[in-house]
Amino acid sequence: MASRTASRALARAAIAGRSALATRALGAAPRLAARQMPAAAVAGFQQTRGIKTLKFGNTEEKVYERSDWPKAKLLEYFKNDTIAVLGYGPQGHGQGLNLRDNGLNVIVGVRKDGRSWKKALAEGWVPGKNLFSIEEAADKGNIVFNLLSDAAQRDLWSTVKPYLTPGKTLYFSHGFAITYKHQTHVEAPEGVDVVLCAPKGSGTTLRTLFLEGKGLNSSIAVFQDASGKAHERVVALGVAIGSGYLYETTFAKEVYSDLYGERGVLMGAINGLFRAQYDVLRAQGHSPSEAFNETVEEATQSLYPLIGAKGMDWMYANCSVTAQRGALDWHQRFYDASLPVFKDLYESVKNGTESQRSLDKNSQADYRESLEVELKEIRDSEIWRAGETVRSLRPENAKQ
Ligand SMILES: NC(=O)C1=CN([C@@H]2O[C@H](COP(=O)(O)OP(=O)(O)OC[C@H]3O[C@@H](n4cnc5c(N)ncnc54)[C@H](OP(=O)(O)O)[C@@H]3O)[C@@H](O)[C@H]2O)C=CC1
Ligand SMILES: CC(=O)[C@](C)(O)C(=O)O
Ligand SMILES: [Mg+2]
Ligand SMILES: [Mg+2]
Repeated sequence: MASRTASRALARAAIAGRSALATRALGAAPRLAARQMPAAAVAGFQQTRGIKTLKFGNTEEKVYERSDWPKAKLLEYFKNDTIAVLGYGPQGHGQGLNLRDNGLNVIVGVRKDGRSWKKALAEGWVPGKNLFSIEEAADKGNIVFNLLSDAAQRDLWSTVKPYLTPGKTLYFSHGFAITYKHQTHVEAPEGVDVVLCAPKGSGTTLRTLFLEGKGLNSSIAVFQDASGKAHERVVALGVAIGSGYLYETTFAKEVYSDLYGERGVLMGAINGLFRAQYDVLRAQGHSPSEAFNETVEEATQSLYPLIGAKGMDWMYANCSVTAQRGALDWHQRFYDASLPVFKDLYESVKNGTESQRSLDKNSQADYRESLEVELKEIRDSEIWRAGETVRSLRPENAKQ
């Protein structure tokens, strides 16, 4: 069934005569994802025009797929729309360029002569044509993507809000501004659709996967449906920015899980775990290269890709039985030690402590410089200096 869906999409693509790039971008992922899907899940789905109900463990969830939105249909659907992308950080860049390559009418709005303005210029956006100030873009766009930093979404709300007139769509890639409205003062404007499409990964990956003809999966939600069409619109927008599949969520669920995940295993926890393991090895007299190899290099280059491919048990199964025995025994102690920290973290996200800190810190004039000071500290620490040398010794990186 999945392959029938994919070939239908390809047939439509051929009829529509879309460009090679867009054909790859919009056609390849369903095939790829279907191939990677476990047999039981594929057998279990029902198809109603681009919607699948899949079992995730024992829980059924709906996902939307892009095969229902080939390029010709997207172009027709958005033919009278101007999408204004406010902000040109990783998401503004990834979503803006993907929309542009999909042939939609898209403009960018950023503060003049800032870092983003220069980046947008360098990436082919033209002042007065499709590159404007934030106010001008918000005025011209009837679909307004608020992809400013979360702190700037609060600080510039009074600037953007007057342009969000009834009939427009306000789009976010994070549930932050709306969920923490007691901190951001961002209220859904009357008569405006308020939707969310949050790519589950970096905007840089959204762009590179699009260029490779793949796609990054995203979460979608509707907060306010003024038009009665908000859900359909956000699915179409999710496809247009280069998503593969779209998962349903709510603004609150998206922001709680996202802030939690990035502070946890995705970024914060992994940094802490790597550092603790490395420091003990060094204290026990192991060399920096040995400590780095046994902590980071083997993880990122050998074992974690196996988790990505087929799950934790698959990674275990491809290691020695000595390793399996020990890891199975020790995993519980790590679980027990970290569970209370994860509980604290979730609470800190939910009660607004994390969002408030981010708003306070990232609204200061020198926020980027301060972040860079802390990133430099990481870069200059022994573990990551050792890493730089280890990386240079990957055979593919060796200088001839
Ligand atoms: N990074 C990611 O991959 C992901 C991000 N998101 C969400 O997407 C949204 C955008 O995030 P991301 O792309 O990372 O961007 P950033 O958080 O890095 O924000 C970048 C944009 O905000 C602008 N900005 C910041 N402060 C101001 C200000 N005071 N006045 C005017 N413009 C300002 C910057 O402009 P300038 O260069 O001029 O300072 C830049 O264009 C956020 O809601 C984020 O949580 C969602 C999924 C993943
Ligand atoms: C890339 C992403 O999804 C993050 C980590 O949540 C973010 O950049 O905010
Ligand atoms: Mg995220
Ligand atoms: Mg995030």
